Amino acid sequence: MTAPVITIDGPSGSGKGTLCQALSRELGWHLLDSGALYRLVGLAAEKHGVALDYAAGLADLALALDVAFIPGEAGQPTRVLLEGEDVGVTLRTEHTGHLASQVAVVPAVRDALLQRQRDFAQSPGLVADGRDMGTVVFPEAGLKVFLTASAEARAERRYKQLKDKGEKVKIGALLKEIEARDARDSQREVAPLKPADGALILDSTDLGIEEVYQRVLAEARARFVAS
Ligand SMILES: Nc1ncnc2c1ncn2[C@@H]1O[C@H](COP(=O)(O)OP(=O)(O)OP(=O)(O)O)[C@@H](O)[C@H]1O
Ligand SMILES: Nc1ccn([C@H]2C[C@H](O)[C@@H](COP(=O)(O)O)O2)c(=O)n1
Repeated sequence: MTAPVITIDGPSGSGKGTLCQALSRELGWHLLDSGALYRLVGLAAEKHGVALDYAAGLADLALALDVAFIPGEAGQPTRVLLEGEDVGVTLRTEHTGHLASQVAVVPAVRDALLQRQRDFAQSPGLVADGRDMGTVVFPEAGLKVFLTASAEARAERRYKQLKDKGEKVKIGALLKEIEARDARDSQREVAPLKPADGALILDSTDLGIEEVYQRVLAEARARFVAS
């Protein structure tokens, strides 16, 4: 691994994506949204009618995943194309998150995505967002963070986020889904969600976005920016 890497792992809704975007923008580093890759495999499986328990079929899809991330114009989100089709909206739905969490338990899928993820580590540096960035994909990263928050706080954040998008959701159902996803992500046999050795553990239940960002940015500057 030649380029410096910051890994941010943690459960759904802990604020990883928000933090990683802000860090990569500030540092001018590349960004890996590894959850998006698992979401894309889930979407590809649905599109091609591959059963979520057919490991070999899912691994083939993951290896051949035809995806393009096209940076948006100023202030616009990155466009994501799956087999040439813009899937930006579908990618972030709870349904797709549920598909992703199921394909992510398949070891062959994780193996198929490993090198694709490592290839993101390019100069001047990489901020990697996921569940196993510090434990499996980039165990040698110079800064590893495990960002967490209570399931209730995460359900409330997700509720607000989806409501703002005009989606009709019930907070009780979101809490159940988050707890089920936590259980699946942390109890699976391969690359379970857990803090990496040496990770900085941050509980954001009572911390605002800016506070989390400033703490991690200070740690990154201390480790990567020569004094
Ligand atoms: N510290 C915080 N306090 C309050 N709200 C937050 C905090 N961090 C993030 N949020 C909000 O919570 C929501 C979920 O954040 P985000 O998408 O970054 O989480 P995530 O960990 O990347 O989730 P997932 O793994 O499911 O993609 C967003 O609406 C975000 O603005
Ligand atoms: N490194 C990763 C990233 C994601 N996953 C799985 C587990 C999640 O439930 C699902 C969706 O992730 P999100 O986009 O919500 O961050 O993908 C994983 O197993 N390993």
